[in-house]
Amino acid sequence: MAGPVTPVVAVRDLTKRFGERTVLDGLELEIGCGEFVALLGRSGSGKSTLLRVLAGLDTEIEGTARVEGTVSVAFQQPRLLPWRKVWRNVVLGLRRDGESRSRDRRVAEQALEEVRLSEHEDDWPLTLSGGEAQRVSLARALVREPDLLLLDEPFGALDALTRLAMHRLVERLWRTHEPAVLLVTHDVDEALLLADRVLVLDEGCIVSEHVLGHPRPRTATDHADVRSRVLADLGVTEGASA
Ligand SMILES: Nc1ncnc2c1ncn2[C@@H]1O[C@H](COP(=O)(O)OP(=O)(O)OP(=O)(O)O)[C@@H](O)[C@H]1O
Repeated sequence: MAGPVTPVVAVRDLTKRFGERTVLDGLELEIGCGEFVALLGRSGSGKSTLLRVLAGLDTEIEGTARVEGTVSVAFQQPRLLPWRKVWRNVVLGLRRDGESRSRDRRVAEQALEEVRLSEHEDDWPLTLSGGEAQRVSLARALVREPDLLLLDEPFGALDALTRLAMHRLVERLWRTHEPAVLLVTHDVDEALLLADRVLVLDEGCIVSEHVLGHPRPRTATDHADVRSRVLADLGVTEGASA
């Protein structure tokens, strides 16, 4: 009989303060292997702070934030190094003990093929469009074969059409690589389209959870009831934009 499955993320009673200000306040969170979770919350509610803690970038916390395995992060800005060609940006975070340049190159080629950017391998980052640069950032996150992929508003700066294409790409990459994903977004429809579970963060805690499950793919009008409830949790009157 299979034993209990260890969650990829186990956060218990997590409190994060900046001076007098308590941003996360006894937060509890669990994310299972391969689960796709979206995190919504008002500006300043602590979403990025939580991601930074999970990424190990901020360790001054109370409580525990345990992550099993490898973590990769993709931010709203792709953060590519302009003096490295695209393919060398992709392999930037890889451990290099004994790895040859030709092997790095092969790994980068495969990842760039997955994000449909093969023809840009030898380009400089500054020659890429915003969507292309973001795809390089995703390729860079994936070559680490993460157990947990943290996405901090990765599509926020993109135009609507590119964003739609990125949704399809992320869903495909998620199915292929099966990492657990925690996606921070301001876009309720994006959350409903992609996630298995949508969480709302407010006052330093997860105040609501909406389980969407399957099937996928979804359309914007699926889960209209959940959409209304999430908007209400965010304090947004329907009809106004989220
Ligand atoms: N290094 C820091 N020092 C002091 N305060 C900070 C620091 N980082 C974040 N904060 C504060 O913590 C709060 C939460 O910030 P955070 O960036 O996590 O919010 P967010 O939910 O991601 O917001 P947004 O949706 O606008 O990106 C904010 O009030 C912010 O000013």
